[in-house]
Amino acid sequence: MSMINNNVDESTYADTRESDAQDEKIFVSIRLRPLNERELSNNDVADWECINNTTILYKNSLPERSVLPTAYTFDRVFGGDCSTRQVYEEAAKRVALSVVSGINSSIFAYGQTSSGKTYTMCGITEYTVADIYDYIHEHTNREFVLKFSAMEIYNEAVKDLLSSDAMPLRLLDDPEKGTVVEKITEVTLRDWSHLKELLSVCEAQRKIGETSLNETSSRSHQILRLTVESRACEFKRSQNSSTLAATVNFVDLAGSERASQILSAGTRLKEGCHINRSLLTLGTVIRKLSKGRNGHIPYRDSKLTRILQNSLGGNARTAIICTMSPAHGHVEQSRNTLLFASCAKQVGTNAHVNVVMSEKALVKQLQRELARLENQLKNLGSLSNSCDSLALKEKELLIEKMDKEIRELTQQRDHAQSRLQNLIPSPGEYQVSKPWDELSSVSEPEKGTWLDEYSASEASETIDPLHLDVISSTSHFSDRSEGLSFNKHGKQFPEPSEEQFLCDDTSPRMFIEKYFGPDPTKGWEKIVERIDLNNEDNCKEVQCIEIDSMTYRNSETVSSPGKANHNLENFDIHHDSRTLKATVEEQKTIESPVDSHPMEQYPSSSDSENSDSRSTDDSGNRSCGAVLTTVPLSPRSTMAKEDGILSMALEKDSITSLEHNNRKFSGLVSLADDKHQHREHSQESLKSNSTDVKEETIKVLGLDEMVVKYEKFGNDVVLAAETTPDKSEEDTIHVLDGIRDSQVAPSNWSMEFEKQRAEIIQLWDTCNIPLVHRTYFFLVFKGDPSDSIYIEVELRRLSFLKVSQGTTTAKNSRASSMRALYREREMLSKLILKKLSTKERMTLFQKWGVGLKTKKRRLQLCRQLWTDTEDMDHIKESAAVVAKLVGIEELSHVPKEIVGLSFSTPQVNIRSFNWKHGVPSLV
Ligand SMILES: Nc1ncnc2c1ncn2[C@@H]1O[C@H](COP(=O)(O)OP(=O)(O)OP(=O)(O)O)[C@@H](O)[C@H]1O
Repeated sequence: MSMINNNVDESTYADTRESDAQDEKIFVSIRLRPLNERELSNNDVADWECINNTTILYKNSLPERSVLPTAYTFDRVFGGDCSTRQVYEEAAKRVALSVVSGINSSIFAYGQTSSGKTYTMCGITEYTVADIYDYIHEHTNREFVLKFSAMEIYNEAVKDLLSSDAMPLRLLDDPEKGTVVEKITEVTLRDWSHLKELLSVCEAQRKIGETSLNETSSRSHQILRLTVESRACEFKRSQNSSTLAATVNFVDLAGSERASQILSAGTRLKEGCHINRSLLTLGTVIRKLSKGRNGHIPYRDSKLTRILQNSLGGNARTAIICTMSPAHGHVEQSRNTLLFASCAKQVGTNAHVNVVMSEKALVKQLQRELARLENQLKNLGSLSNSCDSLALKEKELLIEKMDKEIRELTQQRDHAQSRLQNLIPSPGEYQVSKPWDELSSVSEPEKGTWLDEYSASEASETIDPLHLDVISSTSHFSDRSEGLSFNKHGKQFPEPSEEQFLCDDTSPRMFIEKYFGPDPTKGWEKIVERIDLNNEDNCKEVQCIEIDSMTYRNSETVSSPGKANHNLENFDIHHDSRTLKATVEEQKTIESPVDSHPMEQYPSSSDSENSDSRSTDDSGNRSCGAVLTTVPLSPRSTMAKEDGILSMALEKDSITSLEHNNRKFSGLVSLADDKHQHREHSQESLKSNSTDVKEETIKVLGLDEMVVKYEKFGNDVVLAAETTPDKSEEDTIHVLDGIRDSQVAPSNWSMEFEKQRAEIIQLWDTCNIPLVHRTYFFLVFKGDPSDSIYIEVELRRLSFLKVSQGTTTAKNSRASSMRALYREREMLSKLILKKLSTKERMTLFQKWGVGLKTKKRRLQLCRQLWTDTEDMDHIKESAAVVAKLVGIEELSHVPKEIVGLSFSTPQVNIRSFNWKHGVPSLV
């Protein structure tokens, strides 16, 4: 066909490239058609004249028109004698052929009815497609695909011109493509003739009606869409090739018309209304765009502007060819067209090349991205693994360090034990240096007298913590043989392991439990139960025990400390619910009638050689004997026992002191040398004390009462000691002095104590240690140098606990301790209600910043306790609150001497004390 144009060359392609980034405007041209036959027959005249390629001039000089402009300038103006070809070449080609470069473009024909829009657009479309094919033929290095679709917008309904289906098409909004016409037919063009066929179909399908101005007036807006896709042939088989894809729209608008002019009615009138309305929207969009992109652009007011949004100031190159009739009779419509054209030429566009990834290329790119992300993930994983490895390594190092420290401690202990073995009497002499397991099988008669037992050589039984279990039952605590009998019944005392060392009764907590009574954290239910029954302070509970003079089985009351002691073997720092339950169960067992206690099976000691002594003291002395049997064992004593050392009862503290301070040896040596004298004196002293104690009733006192009794009793003893001094007493005092001297704190102990206590507080928090334990410890240990061993034990125990909880296998244990701590806070919150008055509660809430009108105030408060490990004031306040709630407040006021926590005792004869669980128990 002659329409194929050879002017498509590389310059066109280059031009589109160069202008890609330019701020272009809509190319606007005017095509003025010649007067048609109707106009000529009506003797109409041409008012418009193209005076050059860009200017059109209004020729009519009538006065009434003088106020209006007479000359209009555009990108190009075409007179009546210009061919469509020329119009294409000069006003449409550059824009239209942008499509082969991947740039969207649109060619509009705008003008009044019968002005030549269809006439012009038919030519433009054909010329463009022809040039595209020509371009394709000239660019064999690329592979092109042309797709064609066609639609019309008739009465605001979108119709597919390549389909016989009359159903209007829906418009969809695509985030990337903008508005798309759903299900529109898109035909891949085989060749030029194929397009001609399709154009014929479109022409046949388009709504055309006869009007007074145009026998074949287009009654719809027509949009012919040609999509050109191309890619370089060299990458044809490559998955990396990309595709250029763009669309050129050929838009033949319906003509603006005046109903009066075309004498329309009925269908034509309706069509005209839709046409004018949509053109009005188009004009509004153009006008607004010409003034800038500020404000709302009513693209969506009509299907036309919605579909062509990208061509109206969007990313498409646009050319508008405005067609006009020069006839005087259409001057108003012509001026409106010129006004529209004037606005349109102000509208900028933002055309750019569309590079479309092929599916394969897209898949390839996605695969690369996936691989990159996978590598990134692997790197992160390896990094994470290395972090885990580091953490594990740190833990291993810590464990290794702890193991080393434990080994060192063990060695020190063994060393001390070894040295101690050299100091204590031989087995034959004092019957006490047998190994523990041997001792357990020693028959009762071998054990000597009560006084012997009290003496240094026989007191090994009292070092047995399990003996404390025995004496917890008041029915037996007066019988010195019970400890041994207990052993006879096969009670085994396994060698303590390292873990036991860290968790056994050498810990301050266990120690406290021995001497202060049951650990509240081990019997919450019991505490609450007690409070429910009696809202008095538990620690001041006084229970009277009537001792049957004939049998020891009739004692009824088991003191709280005894109960706790009985539970020593079941000590568990985590205090989970299982432990609590077990504790309660055990307490029930202890509270059961003594008849069921295994101790009753043991033979009465009345047939022993010491029976006289005991029978004589059935009243007071028996109790006294029991007290002596249960001389409070300091942790140091217990530690010595753990080593299998049978130590002297009186010097048990001293012996243990040896383990961590060699200076104490001198005192022990002195005492050992005078052991016989000491024993004799002890016997006498004991008898003396027994004489003083005549009552048959033993009272287990509350702490306050204990303090009073202690002071009174202690003073009496001191007085007696001062008035009846003897050598053994002096020796004893000498020993104690030696111990006290050895425990003089270094000048910087106070600072060291503060430092270690802070560390312990931190570890308590880390290890979820029960708050009551913390409170006990915090209140009792205030920095006395003699506390150093407890501080150190606590530190090591917690350090070990921290490490062990840090292992992956300790998750359950960790969770359990957290749950226990949570429950403990809940229990404390209940105690707030029970133990504090309303006023006290309110004051407490205010002090701790708990809103008075908030819910669960008590729990809020308890959840704050012991949480700020850095703030010592907070810790003190927390301890005070917990102490108040669980009734251990007075502990802070109890002299340590009374509870056996310190060697800094008054300078009195220690033999003169009647101990029961660390407190004077006999009145
Ligand atoms: N430049 C021109 N030279 C010669 N004839 C023309 C020219 N422009 C249009 N015509 C003729 O004028 C008549 C109307 O043209 P056309 O149908 O293209 O107008 P239109 O603007 O599309 O009208 P409508 O809006 O009503 O569809 C046709 O017979 C057409 O051949």
